[in-house]
Amino acid sequence: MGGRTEEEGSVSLELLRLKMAEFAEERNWDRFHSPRNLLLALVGEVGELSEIFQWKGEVGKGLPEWAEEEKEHLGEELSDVLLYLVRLSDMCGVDLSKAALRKIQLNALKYPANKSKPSS
Ligand SMILES: Nc1ccn([C@H]2C[C@H](O)[C@@H](COP(=O)(O)OP(=O)(O)OP(=O)(O)O)O2)c(=O)n1
Repeated sequence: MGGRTEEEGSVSLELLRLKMAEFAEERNWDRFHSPRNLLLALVGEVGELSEIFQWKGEVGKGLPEWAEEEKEHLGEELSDVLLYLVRLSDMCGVDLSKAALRKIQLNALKYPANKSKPSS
């Protein structure tokens, strides 16, 4: 009870990509999932995510003060953003896993670890 399924423990961007493709195909929504439409949907969901934090002031890491329902809502909006991002990447022909790993490498080159330590 309340345990994680295998799928939850091994979720990948590729799995999410496949599930979004299946979701769209089953509803004949491929025609709506153009890059521009998906980008606008993504931005809309980022707005909904921002609303959750709006006017609250700074919140502690882990959100210790938040009710379970608020955290559940947060999880839903974070997921909407992720799912539209995955679908947008797919519809643009971008391999997001590969692109993200490459970007992390580029970030490390741009910001070398020994030069980024806060000075005392
Ligand atoms: N044309 C669509 C519409 C929805 N979705 C999927 C992706 C998102 O995960 C979620 C978004 O659904 P809603 O537009 O209903 O947005 P919310 O779930 O945020 O509902 P609401 O805006 O009422 O809070 O559904 C999709 O793939 N393609």
